[in-house]
Amino acid sequence: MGDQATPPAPELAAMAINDGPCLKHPFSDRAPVRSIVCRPDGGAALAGNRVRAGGWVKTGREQGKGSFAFLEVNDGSCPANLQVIVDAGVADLSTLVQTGTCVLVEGLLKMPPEGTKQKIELRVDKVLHVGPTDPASYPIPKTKLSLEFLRDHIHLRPRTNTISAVARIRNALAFATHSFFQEHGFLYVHTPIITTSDCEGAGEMFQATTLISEAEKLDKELIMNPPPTEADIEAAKCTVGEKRWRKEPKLKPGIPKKDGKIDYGQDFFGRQAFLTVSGQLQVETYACAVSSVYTFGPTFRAEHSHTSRHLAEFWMVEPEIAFADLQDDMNCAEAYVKYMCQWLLNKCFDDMELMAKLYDKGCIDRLRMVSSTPFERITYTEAVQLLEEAVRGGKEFEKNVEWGIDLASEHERYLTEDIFKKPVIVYNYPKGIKAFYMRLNDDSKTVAAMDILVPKVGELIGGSQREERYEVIQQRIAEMGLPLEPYEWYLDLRRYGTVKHCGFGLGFERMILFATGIDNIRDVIPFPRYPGRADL
Ligand SMILES: NC(=O)C[C@H](N)C(=O)O
Repeated sequence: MGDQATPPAPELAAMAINDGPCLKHPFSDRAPVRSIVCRPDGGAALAGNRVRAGGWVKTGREQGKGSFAFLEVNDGSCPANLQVIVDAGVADLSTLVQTGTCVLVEGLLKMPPEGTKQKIELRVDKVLHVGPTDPASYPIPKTKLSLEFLRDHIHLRPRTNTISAVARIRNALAFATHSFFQEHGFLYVHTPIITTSDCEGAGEMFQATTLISEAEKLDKELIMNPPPTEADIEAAKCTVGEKRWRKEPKLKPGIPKKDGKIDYGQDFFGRQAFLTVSGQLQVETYACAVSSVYTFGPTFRAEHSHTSRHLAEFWMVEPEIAFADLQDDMNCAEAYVKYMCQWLLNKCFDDMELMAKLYDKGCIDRLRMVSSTPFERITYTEAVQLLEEAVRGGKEFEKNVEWGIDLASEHERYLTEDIFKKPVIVYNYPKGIKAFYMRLNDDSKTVAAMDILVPKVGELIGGSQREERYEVIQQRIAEMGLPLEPYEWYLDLRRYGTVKHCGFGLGFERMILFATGIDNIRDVIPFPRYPGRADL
């Protein structure tokens, strides 16, 4: 055995004996063991073991005049590749060495001679599977490819170092999210994807429509046109029609639109339904019953935004806390962001090093800074004053700064990157630019809202104390020109057993942008959806 300083992973520990059985997948006799080199010792402690390894060839070459092949194989468990050596007698080396080839092999793990810089390598004596790749047409060669180019190969891009590292970072942040809220006693609630409520009241919702067949359309047309009376049939003498009219209607009547045609989108649910823009309103129903809750799922916005910070489908983490106010909301949000940063430093350091090398030298220092430095807290009014001062000092912004504006990304970044150089929580925004559910402050001009702005990204979190006073919220809905009827159930939470409560939403992809330093949000979600694009 090699260096014993680092113990093998638990699933391997029981089997890590010289000449012992082959190390394989914990649940399959056929599948390979993962994470061989993903250890602080680079897998040295596993030397001397037989293992079954598998993955996709990153680079390969024939050496020693074709007597053996040297492959770097990656299985996605970490950025490091396993070095694999296959002798000519074991397999046809020419297919093995092509980038993109899938291999499943078995052999002995060996440490290179002491004093050399080489890493542990696998000496293969059995090749169990080869999934060949035609190098002439394979679109992901070993040269560095731009993230933009990779967006045109969404199905193959997880094979690259960057996208697989982002997938691991994303996975880690999702785990950290559940860990944080579960540790603090929050209940995970699954809010609906299809909804009839517009949470933000901004009308940026995708309609949930149904696809119906021609036959169903025919049925619906018949349903909408009432069956004829005996007299009608006599008058029309229409035998074809008679036959059709006798069909049993299968579906409930659709709701006719004003022009008399059926809106098939409304028909399935009996009313207009949409893809959710936020799970907040629904999760509030649980907060107002079981106190501390969170939801974490996909949300959708039909905005025609072509920026590097917007997606039509993105994931949001939305906690909601009963009996708590805006200060508590800020405390929770700050603790959560810090927790995620620390989690990445502890669990994803090798992936973060890759990000630092490829995209943003400062990303690791940023995580350290955020996890250990208190966030700045300023009111919206103070933020505007600071920006106005900057303008007086010669700073130019595209959007004019004055009290009442919605802060643009350039303002948000200026506050965090130039003035405070750390995350900033801006709170108490003008009511005119915020949603109806935010609690009106005593000045009647501002609401108890807060945004967390971070360097690189701008707004990472948006949250508020919710308006718990029945009369006030009713008035706010009316003031904003929203219909009352769809929010009646929401008003019930205030009619019956109302309670002070607050919550926020964290844009999950923005957190990944912030952590990795990657510039475009389309590169941190596996299947990006944005105007003009929905591949796969
Ligand atoms: N849960 C939240 O407070 C997030 C908020 N509804 C938003 O979409 O911005």
